[in-house]
Amino acid sequence: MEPLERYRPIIDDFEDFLAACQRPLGNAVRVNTIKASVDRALATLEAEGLAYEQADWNPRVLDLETDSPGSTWASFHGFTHGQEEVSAVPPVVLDPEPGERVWDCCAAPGGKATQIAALMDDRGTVVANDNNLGRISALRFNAERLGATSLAVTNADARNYSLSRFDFDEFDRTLVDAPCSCEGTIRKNPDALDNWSPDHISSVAGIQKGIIRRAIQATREGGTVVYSTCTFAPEENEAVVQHALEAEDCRVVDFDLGLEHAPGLTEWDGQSFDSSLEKAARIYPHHNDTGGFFVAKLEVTA
Ligand SMILES: C[S@@+](CC[C@H](N)C(=O)[O-])C[C@H]1O[C@@H](n2cnc3c(N)ncnc32)[C@H](O)[C@@H]1O
Repeated sequence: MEPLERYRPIIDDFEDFLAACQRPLGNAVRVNTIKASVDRALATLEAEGLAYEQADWNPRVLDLETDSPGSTWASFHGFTHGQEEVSAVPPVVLDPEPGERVWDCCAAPGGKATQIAALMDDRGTVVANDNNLGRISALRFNAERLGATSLAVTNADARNYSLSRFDFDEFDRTLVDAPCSCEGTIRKNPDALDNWSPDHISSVAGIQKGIIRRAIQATREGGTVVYSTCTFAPEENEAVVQHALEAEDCRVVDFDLGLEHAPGLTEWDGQSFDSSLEKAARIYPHHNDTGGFFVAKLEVTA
């Protein structure tokens, strides 16, 4: 927990935050509405005698009372997919519509890409990209299991992603669920902080800046880019969005989350950020008994 001490000045109820970080996380699943309505998925779980609780902010997200959410009949049928509650937030903020072209530029193993396809009623195009070939097989497997036929998989570095392979030259919406230092996954993975170092944070922040810039360039004017990480580090969150504001044509916009959260920061370690960063959301484990996440929504401007 030592690395998290650096956040004491910016997190209210810091002792509650630390205590929450040490509690193991329950098992959450998302109802895959490509294959089943919420009612049908719930009925299948009930028939198996499994207790669940629907998230207040999203009835498709369930806290499931089982140690093996991937071994239920509902999962076997593709009606549910194991996905942390807070991990279901970015696609909801992205708010894709059926028929659109959406790029999930860091997509493996596909929890959010398949959620995006479901939010679009599996109509349109979801380009799910990842630079890690090993993780691509899990992405393909999940897309097939969940019946996401609108999803195309590519394997490339998002920082210099070429659209020449497509018959269109920009996306309507893009999700950057960036590689990060994963501090916010500590409840699921108690070893998450073992390799923590300032050098790692600054190296991954460099990658994040390259990815968010390409995401904005590849999205049409008036389109949406959502930037998310599962870390608390401002260097990987507000500082990355600040870099995008300075380097590309975009602005930070509001969104209604329905989940308790803190606003994004306007300063950290001597660096000031644009006041619009307050529209971003910092979701801490003690807020809603979830993992930690950062989400910012950008509109691409002229
Ligand atoms: C947080 S994970 C994505 C999780 C995924 N969005 C989901 O919901 O299942 C970040 C991903 O970014 C990928 N990645 C790292 N660097 C990348 C790059 N330069 N271009 C594309 N993908 C990258 C990693 O392989 C990893 O799968």
